[in-house]
Amino acid sequence: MKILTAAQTREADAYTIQQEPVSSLDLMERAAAALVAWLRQRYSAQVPFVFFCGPGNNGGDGLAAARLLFQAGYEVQVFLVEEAGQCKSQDFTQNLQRLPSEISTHTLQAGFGFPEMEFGAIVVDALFGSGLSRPLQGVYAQVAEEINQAGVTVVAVDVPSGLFTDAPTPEDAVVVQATYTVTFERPKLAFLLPKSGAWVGEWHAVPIGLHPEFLQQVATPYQLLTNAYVKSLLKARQKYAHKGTYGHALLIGGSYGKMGALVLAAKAALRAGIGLLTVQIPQVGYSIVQTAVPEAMALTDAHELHFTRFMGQPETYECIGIGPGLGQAEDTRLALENLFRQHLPPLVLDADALNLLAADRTLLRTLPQDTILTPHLKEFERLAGPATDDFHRLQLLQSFCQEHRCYVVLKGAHSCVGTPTGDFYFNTTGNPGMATGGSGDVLTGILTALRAQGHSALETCLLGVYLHGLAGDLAAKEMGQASLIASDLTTYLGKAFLALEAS
Ligand SMILES: NC(=O)C1=CN([C@@H]2O[C@H](COP(=O)(O)OP(=O)(O)OC[C@H]3O[C@@H](n4cnc5c(N)ncnc54)[C@H](O)[C@@H]3O)[C@@H](O)[C@H]2O)[C@H](O)CC1
Ligand SMILES: [K+]
Repeated sequence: MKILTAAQTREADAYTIQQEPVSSLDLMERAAAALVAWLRQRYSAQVPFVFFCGPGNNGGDGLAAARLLFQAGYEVQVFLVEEAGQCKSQDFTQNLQRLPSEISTHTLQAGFGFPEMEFGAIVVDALFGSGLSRPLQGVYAQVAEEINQAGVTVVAVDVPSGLFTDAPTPEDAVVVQATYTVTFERPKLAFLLPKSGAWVGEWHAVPIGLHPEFLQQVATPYQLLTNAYVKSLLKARQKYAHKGTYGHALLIGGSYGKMGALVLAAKAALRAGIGLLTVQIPQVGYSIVQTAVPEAMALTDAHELHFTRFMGQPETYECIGIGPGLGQAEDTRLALENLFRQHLPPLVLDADALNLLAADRTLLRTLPQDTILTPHLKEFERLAGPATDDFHRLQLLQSFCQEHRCYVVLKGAHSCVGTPTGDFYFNTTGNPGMATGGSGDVLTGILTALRAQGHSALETCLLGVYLHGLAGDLAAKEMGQASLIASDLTTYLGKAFLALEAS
């Protein structure tokens, strides 16, 4: 699903108005109705609502929603926030005229006294949306600050006011801290990035019937993963298959004190459908692996404690995953250097394999084409340099993938897959319970197994991050986020496959 910029959203608006055709006022009514449907599903008519409406179409949405909510029997109060002399949009003015006189309506200008909130009131933030062109100042900044200090639930209309959707929001800017953001049609890019996303709270995209033709032809490098798309990437298992049909994968990792990481990756690879799995481990890991993962074959390194030399034949494997628990010993780096000189099957690199790459730029330059790298933010910074903000990081991701002709799964709340073509794919599954040690090792196992089963590098990344997050969501549903541990992700991987197939 394409993510649109604010300019593209305006174009989509205009296209819909012209081609459907529908008046801009009726389109606003659709947006307001979608918002009100969302509110009514969540809150009963006993809950009072306080609307803060700005001068543009975001404020117009607020006014239309206030009217619809009032007509549905809710208690509604409206505050019009305006800088003296600020122009109002036409649809704002029309909706102000349509506001029933029974709704208590006040204007807040500079130096206002902020209203007392009734206990349990919900604030609806309709100050500014995608039309924001500069940071909030004056009365708008004051209202936003008061809302943030009121300690109430805040539902932002389309965008939390003060947040830039397609560019970094300045560090010192005032932004409404939303509990929920009900956004129209598509989430905005800023919602998916770690810093700006923090203002958005839990976001929900509600359709307002923007013209499908426009959405189909508009060009963007930013995609959001949808269930339907990821499902289409699944391959059915064949009746006459044997274990050779589903690939032979190799995982290299584990070192003294870090065998668990390799075990987690190995179990996940097996649950992700691999036909055969071999692990290469230092001698210290032999009995651990043979006991913990009896389904896997083991190759032992000449070294007791860590990886020093590849012991197998590269052509035996359809994919090699390297990194979980690997360690960063100098002879491990040399072993990687030697390995990269050989003709290799597709690679998945994680954890210490990435740290070794980051420390040795020559090694990075020998990276085989279409390798999948799975850094978290810190590891990515070591590889590509520090980012000044979320948007700069996306630029770094794009140039890194293009320069090294690789795929990068940048792990986080909405893990982002960067590609050599310059496209980005944001994941939609997963939860904060997955921020726990070993979660990344499980992902490495899943990706290695999918790649070995013949998925392209891109399909592997998309299917892998989605299933990994879905397993986390299913696990969290039953045991809660705080108690979730990495091996639960593997336990729930089968249910994630089932849920995706059944969707
Ligand atoms: N297709 C859709 O998604 C639809 C969206 N709708 C809603 O419309 C807003 C965008 O409305 P717009 O009038 O373009 O912008 P805003 O209301 O965000 O801002 C109004 C206006 O204010 C000026 N301005 C910008 N920044 C500031 C500032 N910091 N201080 C003061 N004034 C500022 C500027 O001139 C803006 O144009 C979208 O978010 C939706 O809520 C439609 O209702 C339905 C279709
Ligand atoms: K808003």
